[in-house]
Amino acid sequence: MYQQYLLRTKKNRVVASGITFVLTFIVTAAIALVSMQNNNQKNIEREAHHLQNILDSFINDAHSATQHAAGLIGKVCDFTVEKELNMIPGRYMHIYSINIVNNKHISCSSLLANKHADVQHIISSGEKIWMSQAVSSPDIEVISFKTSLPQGDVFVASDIRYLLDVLRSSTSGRQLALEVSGKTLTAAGLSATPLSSPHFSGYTLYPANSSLYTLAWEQPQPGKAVNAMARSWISISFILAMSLIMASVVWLLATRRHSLYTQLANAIRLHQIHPHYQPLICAHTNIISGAEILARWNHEELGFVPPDVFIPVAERTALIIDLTESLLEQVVDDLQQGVIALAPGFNLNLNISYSHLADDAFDAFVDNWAPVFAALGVTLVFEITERENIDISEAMTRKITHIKTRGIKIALDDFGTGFSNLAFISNLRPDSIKIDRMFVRQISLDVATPLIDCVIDMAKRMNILTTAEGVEYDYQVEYLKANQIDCLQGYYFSKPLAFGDFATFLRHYAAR
Ligand SMILES: Nc1nc2c(ncn2[C@@H]2O[C@@H]3COP(=O)(O)O[C@H]4[C@@H](O)[C@H](n5cnc6c(=O)[nH]c(N)nc65)O[C@@H]4COP(=O)(O)O[C@H]3[C@H]2O)c(=O)[nH]1
Repeated sequence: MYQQYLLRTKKNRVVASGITFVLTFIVTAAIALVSMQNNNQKNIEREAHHLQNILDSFINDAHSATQHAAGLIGKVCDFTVEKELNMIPGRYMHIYSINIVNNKHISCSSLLANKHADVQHIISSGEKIWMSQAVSSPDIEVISFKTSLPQGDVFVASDIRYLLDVLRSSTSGRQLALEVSGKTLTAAGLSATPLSSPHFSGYTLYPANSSLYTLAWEQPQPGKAVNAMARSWISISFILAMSLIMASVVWLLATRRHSLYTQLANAIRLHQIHPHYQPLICAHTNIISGAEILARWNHEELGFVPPDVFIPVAERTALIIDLTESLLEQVVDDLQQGVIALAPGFNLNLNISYSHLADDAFDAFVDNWAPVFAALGVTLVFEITERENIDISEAMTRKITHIKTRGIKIALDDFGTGFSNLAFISNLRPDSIKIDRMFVRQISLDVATPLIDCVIDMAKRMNILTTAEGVEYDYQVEYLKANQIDCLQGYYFSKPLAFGDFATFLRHYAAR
C-alpha cells in the first residue's frame, strides 16, 4: 500500500506542480500583456501629444513669421526686402523658407532660388496647409502654411525632418500618422495615401487641437503585443520565474504533506502512536462505566503531535485503518497484562472514521476484533464522528447493522457540530450520542441552556443514551445530572491517560 501511495503521491505532485506552472504562466502572461498594453497606450498618447505640440508650435511660428513679413508684401523685391525676408527663418527653428506670392508666382522669398517660381500647382487648391517637396529642392520635404492677407498671399515652409524624427523614435512600438490635406506622414515617410484609405484601417484618431491636421495611431494588435512580449526577455524571465516559484511552492507543500504521511506510516508501523484512556463516568451511579481510547503521538523530534493534525492525514490516506488496528492491538496488550479488573460490560469507546467505515474490508475488521474484546469482557463502542458527511446508503445501514449484530455499540460523536442530522439518528439508531463540548461549555450558573435539555430529552424519548463531552466544572456536572444525562467525560474527572496512569486512576477512584 505504501509503495502504491508513494507512486500516486509522486504522480499527484508532478501533476499539481505542472498545473500550477501552466496556470501561473497563463495568469502572469495575461497580467504582463495587459500591463504592457496599458504602458504602450500611455506611451503612444504621450508621443501623440508631443507631436501635436510640435505641430502647434510650427503653426504658431508660421503665423508670427507671416506677421513679420506682412509689411513687405507689395513692396519691390529689392535687396533690402530680400535681406529682411532672409532673416526671418533664422529666428525660428524649423522654418525653411518664407515666400510672398503674387499672381501664382513667388515674387519674393527668403530663399533666392524660390524667386519667380511658379507655385500655381501647389496653392491653387486653396489649402491653408499642405505637405510637399520644397519649391526649389525636391529632395527636401516641407509642411507649408499659407496666409492670405489683403495685400497678397504668404506661405511659410517648415522642414518636416524634425517631425519624421519624432515619428521614428516611437517607444510604444506603434505607428503615429499625421494627415495634412490628403497626404500622410508616418515613420516610413510622406505618402499620398489619406488616413481614410484601407491601408490605415487599424488606426484610431487622436483628438487634435486644430482642424488643420489629423493625428492617428495604430490600434494595438493582440498578435503584435504577444510577439513584443515574447521578444522581451525581461517579461519572459519574470513569467517563467513566477511560474517556477509557484510550482515549487506547490511541490514543497505536497512534499511536506507526503513527509508527514511517511512519518505517520512509520510511527504506526513501529507502534509509536499509543492509546490513551479517558474515563467515562456513569452520571447515575458515579462509577467509571468505560473509557474513550484516544491516539497520542509523541514524535521524537516534533514533540507532541495533536490528533487534529495527524488524524485528518491518516483519514485522507487510508492510514487510519492501520492506525486503528495498531491502537486496538496495543489496547488488547494493555488489558491482557491483568493489572486492572474491569467490571463486566465496561465500555471501550473507539473513534471510527467514516473513511474506515466506508472501506470494503470493514466487516472483516469487525469480525476480527469483536470476539477478541468479547473474550476480555469489554463492550466495544464505535464512536462515529460527524466530521465527515455520512452517506446513509443501504450499504452503510447494512454495515451498521453488522456492527450491532457483533455486539459492538454505536455512538454518534461530537453531536451538534458537524454534519449530524436527525435523519442519521432515526435511520441508524445509535446506542448513544455524545454532546459536543462546545455545548457543555455554554452551561453557566445562571443562564438556561435549552439546547442541551432538548437533546437529552429527545434522546430519552428515542431510548438513546447521552454522554456529555468536555465536562470541566462541578456546576456543569450538577446541571447535567439534574437534567438526566447518562454519562460524563471531561477534564473534571480526568484527562486522557497512558495505560499505567489509567490503571492508577481506576484504583484511586474505586478507593475514594
Ligand atoms: N478542552 C477539553 N477537551 C477535552 C476534555 N475532555 C476530553 N477532551 C478532548 O476532547 C476530545 C474528545 O475526542 P473526540 O471528540 O473523539 O475527538 C477526537 C477524535 O475525533 C480524533 N481522534 C483522536 N484519536 C483518534 C483515533 O484513534 N481515531 C480516530 N479516528 N480519531 C481520533 O481527534 C479528536 C481530538 O482528540 P483529542 O485531541 O485527543 O481530544 C479529545 C480529548 O482529549 C475537556 O474537559 N476539555
